[in-house]
Amino acid sequence: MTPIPPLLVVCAALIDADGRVLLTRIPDGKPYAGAWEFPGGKVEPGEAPESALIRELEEELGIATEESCLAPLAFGTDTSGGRSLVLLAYACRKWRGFPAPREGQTLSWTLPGKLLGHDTPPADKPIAAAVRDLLTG
Ligand SMILES: Nc1nc2c([nH]c(=O)n2[C@H]2C[C@H](O)[C@@H](COP(=O)(O)OP(=O)(O)OP(=O)(O)O)O2)c(=O)[nH]1
Repeated sequence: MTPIPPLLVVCAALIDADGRVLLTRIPDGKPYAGAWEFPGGKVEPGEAPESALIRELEEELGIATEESCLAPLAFGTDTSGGRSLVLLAYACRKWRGFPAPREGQTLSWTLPGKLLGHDTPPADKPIAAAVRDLLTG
């Protein structure tokens, strides 16, 4: 049997001028519905992680950023489902445009001290802790 590689997903901690971080609510019908996640999505075959994240931010939020504005920050894993998942997180402080929910998502600009109080998927927990430490440490 051919082993299935983990699903590779990228996300961004978008940090605004007030030091708040953008979370989006996972819609009904998706795994972990109602929990909060960082904007991002799956890396397509042959796609670089940073390119995938730039594409997802444009698709989901209508903002434009570039590779030099994406700082690798942390990663998380989720082995609870059928296929394991690796989530790579980048910190991003510079983008063009105003993040708006292009796909009907609910957005929440969250203070770093409140990040760990949000219900998040398992892969997001070490990332939320790293973002909090980055902004409050
Ligand atoms: N975007 C995002 N996905 C996350 C996070 N944490 C986490 O476990 N995931 C999981 C949920 C999904 O199983 C997977 C990403 O799926 P997705 O539906 O957001 O990806 P996508 O935009 O490429 O989806 P699609 O075009 O196939 O609908 O990663 C997170 O913080 N952000």
